Amino acid sequence: MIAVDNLIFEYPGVRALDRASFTIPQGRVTALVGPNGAGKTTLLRCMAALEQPVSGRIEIGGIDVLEQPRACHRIIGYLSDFFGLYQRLTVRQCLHYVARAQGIAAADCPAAIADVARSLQIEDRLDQYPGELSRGLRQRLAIAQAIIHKPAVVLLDEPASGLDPEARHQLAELFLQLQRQGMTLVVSSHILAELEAYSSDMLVLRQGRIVEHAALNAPAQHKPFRLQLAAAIPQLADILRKLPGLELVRTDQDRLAIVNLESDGLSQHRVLKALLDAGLPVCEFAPAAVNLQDAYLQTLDKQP
Ligand SMILES: Nc1ncnc2c1ncn2[C@@H]1O[C@H](COP(=O)(O)OP(=O)(O)OP(=O)(O)O)[C@@H](O)[C@H]1O
Repeated sequence: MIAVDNLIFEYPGVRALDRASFTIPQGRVTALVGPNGAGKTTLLRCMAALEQPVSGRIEIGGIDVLEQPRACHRIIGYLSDFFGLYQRLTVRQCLHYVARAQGIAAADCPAAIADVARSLQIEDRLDQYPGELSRGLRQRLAIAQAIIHKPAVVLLDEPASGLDPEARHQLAELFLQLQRQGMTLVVSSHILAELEAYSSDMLVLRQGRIVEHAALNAPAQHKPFRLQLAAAIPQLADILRKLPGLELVRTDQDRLAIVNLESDGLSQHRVLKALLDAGLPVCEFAPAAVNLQDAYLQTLDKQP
């Protein structure tokens, strides 16, 4: 659905994207993460056909974004990190304006507005002005504007900033609902715990380069397990590498290890028995929660 190839973008004196390449299949929700200044906003703006890179290619839904930016705008929805709203229009008028600009027929606008207002839970605000809304409600209006034309791809730059925990939870539910409708989402945020609630993949940018692109919840033939020992065993990693039925992910201080196991109970029993037979003083052996924060921190560990 999205293919980015060798993208280079430069501001005067700053290379913001450095040969970024990746592909995202349809229906995925990709968390775009990275430190401040990594290039996340620049990448999203290039994908939304709002910036012209120095070189490279971007294809979204079969459309060459750089050659056909207007066609691209029809099939994507984009929420900027600093968005503006029309202060003199009511919420309903804001949505109507955007709907018409996106090519929705006038007769179809009331239904489209009702539909998106229900999804964002702003149905009771349609006759208010943006200036009368709280920050969170304005954010929801901006998201409603971005998706009113039911785009195939939605690009969201820090969509949850300023939202309270309940609104964030509702936003996560909305993203999952959009995914179920077949949309492909790319969402940048610094709040990893929030991205985790709905992301299927993680794309890590650092200094303009893609340093990791991983599935977060790949179909689980393998399950990460956490192994804790009552006492440190030197060469724990070497011992684990030699045991059958497990794949070592990492060890910590010769007392803790994360290993991947087959997901069926019998295989897990065999591995536990092998660990005990090898003389390891196992005191904990349980499924490990590998969360987005862990995965992100691991990618930073890997970098020079
Ligand atoms: N208009 C601009 N002019 C010059 N340099 C810019 C401009 N916008 C961004 N940059 C630089 O480009 C690099 C990438 O910035 P970008 O905003 O894309 O990063 P980001 O990952 O979105 O950061 P943050 O997490 O802080 O929002 C940074 O070094 C930034 O200083």
